[in-house]
Amino acid sequence: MDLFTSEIDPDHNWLPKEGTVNYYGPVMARNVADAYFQELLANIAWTNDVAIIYGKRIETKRKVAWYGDQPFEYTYSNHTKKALPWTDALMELKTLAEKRTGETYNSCLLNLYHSGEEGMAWHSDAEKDLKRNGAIASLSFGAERKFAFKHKQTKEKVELILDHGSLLVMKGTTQSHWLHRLPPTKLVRTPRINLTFRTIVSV
Ligand SMILES: O=C(O)CCC(=O)C(=O)O
Ligand SMILES: [Fe+2]
Repeated sequence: MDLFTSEIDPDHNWLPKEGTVNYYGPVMARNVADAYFQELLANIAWTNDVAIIYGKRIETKRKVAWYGDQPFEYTYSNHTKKALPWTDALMELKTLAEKRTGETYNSCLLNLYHSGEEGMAWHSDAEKDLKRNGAIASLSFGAERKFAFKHKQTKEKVELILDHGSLLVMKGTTQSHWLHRLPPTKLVRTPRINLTFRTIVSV
């Protein structure tokens, strides 16, 4: 085994059918990823997300932020958020994601998980304002976390670990046929920041 070449194949499709997920592994040096983590932690306009669970408005512990090319509106749980203008760091990361995935994006949803006890439940990213079958690029910083896919009909599962400074792309019919989640875990005690670059279609 050659220890000096990465065994990660970015052309490998992690899904067995009906969608495409490519994992590039770390796409920047570790010290560069460390610097982005600190920059995003300090300079993103983090706010608590809200969810309506059994009719009750709950503030999630996880923090979120929403940025874009234009003040796109993003609606969830009867709550509308307007996209903020890109910061320099976000613009650099958007360009990196676009170059590596060969796609373009016009907005970014950011999530800050303070520890492994915070995660994200099964869902697909198929809001009506998102481009249908548009690629979604996911950059991760900080704690390594497991990421899982589950087929909507067959319940087949696929799991992978998202590393510090890594890039993943979900494209094609992935959101129509697969759910994904970030499982909570007691094994992780440090924070993680995730950025998902998306394409909003203005109506
Ligand atoms: O934190 C992650 O890796 C996934 C986030 C996610 O699925 C989302 O923001 O829609
Ligand atoms: Fe998602």
